[in-house]
Amino acid sequence: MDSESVESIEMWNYGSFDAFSFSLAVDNEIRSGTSSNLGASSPLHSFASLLDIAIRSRTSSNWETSSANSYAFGLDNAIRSRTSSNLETSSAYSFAFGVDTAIRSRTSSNWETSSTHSFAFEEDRTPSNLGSFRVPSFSSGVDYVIRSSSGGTDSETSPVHSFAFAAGASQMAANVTGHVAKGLQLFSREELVAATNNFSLHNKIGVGSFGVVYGGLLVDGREVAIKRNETSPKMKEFQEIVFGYLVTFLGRLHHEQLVGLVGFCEEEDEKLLVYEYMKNGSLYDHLHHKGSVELNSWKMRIKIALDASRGIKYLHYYAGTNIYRDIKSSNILLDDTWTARVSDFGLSSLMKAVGTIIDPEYYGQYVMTAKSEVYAFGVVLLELLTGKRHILCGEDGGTPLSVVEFAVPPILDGDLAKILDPRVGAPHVNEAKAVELMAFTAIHCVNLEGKDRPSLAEIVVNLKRALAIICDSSTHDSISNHTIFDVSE
Ligand SMILES: Nc1ncnc2c1ncn2[C@@H]1O[C@H](COP(=O)(O)OP(=O)(O)OP(=O)(O)O)[C@@H](O)[C@H]1O
Repeated sequence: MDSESVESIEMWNYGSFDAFSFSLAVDNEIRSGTSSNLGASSPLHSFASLLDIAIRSRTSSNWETSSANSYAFGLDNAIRSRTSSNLETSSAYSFAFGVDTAIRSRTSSNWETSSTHSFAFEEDRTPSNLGSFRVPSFSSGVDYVIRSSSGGTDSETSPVHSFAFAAGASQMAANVTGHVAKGLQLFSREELVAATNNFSLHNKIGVGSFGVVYGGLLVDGREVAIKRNETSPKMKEFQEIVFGYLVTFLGRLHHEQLVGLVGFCEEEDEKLLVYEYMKNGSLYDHLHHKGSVELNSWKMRIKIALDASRGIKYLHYYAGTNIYRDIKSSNILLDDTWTARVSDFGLSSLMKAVGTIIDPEYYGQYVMTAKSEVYAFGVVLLELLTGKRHILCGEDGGTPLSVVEFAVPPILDGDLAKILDPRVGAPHVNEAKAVELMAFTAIHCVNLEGKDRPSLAEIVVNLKRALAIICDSSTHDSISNHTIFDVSE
């Protein structure tokens, strides 16, 4: 990976203990004592489950062909071992827990009566009987607590020889306090009521899939955006999963081009997520509702595209390749310096994860890949170039047209001027090359076949070049050099 992609995220302290096994996080990263990668170079003996239910071991990316002696559970609650997809009939000596928190072993479906040699955690996190078991390995709980036969409840002090951690997000939410991503603040409901003037209509700034979004002012003077869960029972499961996932995992991701999660509040049925406030709202609103003058510059539009691509690229490398973002102009927010930042990362894939539990068919039919993200980002680039929405109403009430259908043919015909947003105007001679580069990047992103689309790294490189061209050409230009903030690598 190039230098752009090596911005750090916090790890799970595994470095301080000599695990022979590894953990795989919801971010799809696999880690061991000696490696952050499951690949052949890692001396792993155990494995963990993936959000996608695949099970992998040291020598294989597939459980069936693996020589692992342990196993993990899937989001679907099924328990699998090397020789079986069902624990009861399995010869596994280890076990896993299910999203239902039931604990099962080789000989029993109940921990208390089990003669298993391995163990799992208990929902109440009491490791009471742990010491009396001869467990050579263990599994962590949805609460991130790691336990071993001779250790306590803390991975730092535990002489564990193997471990795993699961992504049972809905239960994470239940026991989240104390196990959240470092740095996240726990708010009381009272504090957030005060910050939003009791969730007044006046403070309402939007509505999304998680619920209503309020602008708020914390007592320390920080402006925040607060997402409050809807109370309908239908939404409950989704929200619990999203909530647990965000506060335990996504809260660890930090990048200048992501909208940061500041903290959360969980009291009774109320779940609130507190984000950094993006003063200038969404790119979608500026392009399609407000027609803001700040965006009437090609330099600004290329800069926004570059910022967003960097955020997505970071997520792509650090949030895992099977967690797909909901890339659209309404999820690209602009802060007070007009720097674009990606929000809602991971939410759309989580909705599909919930879909997996409810309807496995859904998963099979709606396969997203990294290249789907690239396509979606190509659509955002075309929106920036044309000022048109993703779907355009047909002329005189005719058939609706996608921005891809609208823009790609003229770009390919060398008639870029025909589709450029007239609000920005024709690019100056020196700007034309940069806009052209962005346009060609966009049409490659929306290529029909994923294999023909560029990688996120390539997109970032192109947009960087486009910005450099335009900056060079406008050193004498009074507008933009002062208003655009480039984020250093
Ligand atoms: N951190 C934030 N700062 C400022 N405004 C925000 C912030 N987060 C969200 N908003 C505003 O609230 C609106 C709703 O946001 P939210 O992320 O909940 O849903 P969405 O992205 O529009 O839809 P979906 O959840 O379906 O993707 C956004 O369009 C934006 O205008």
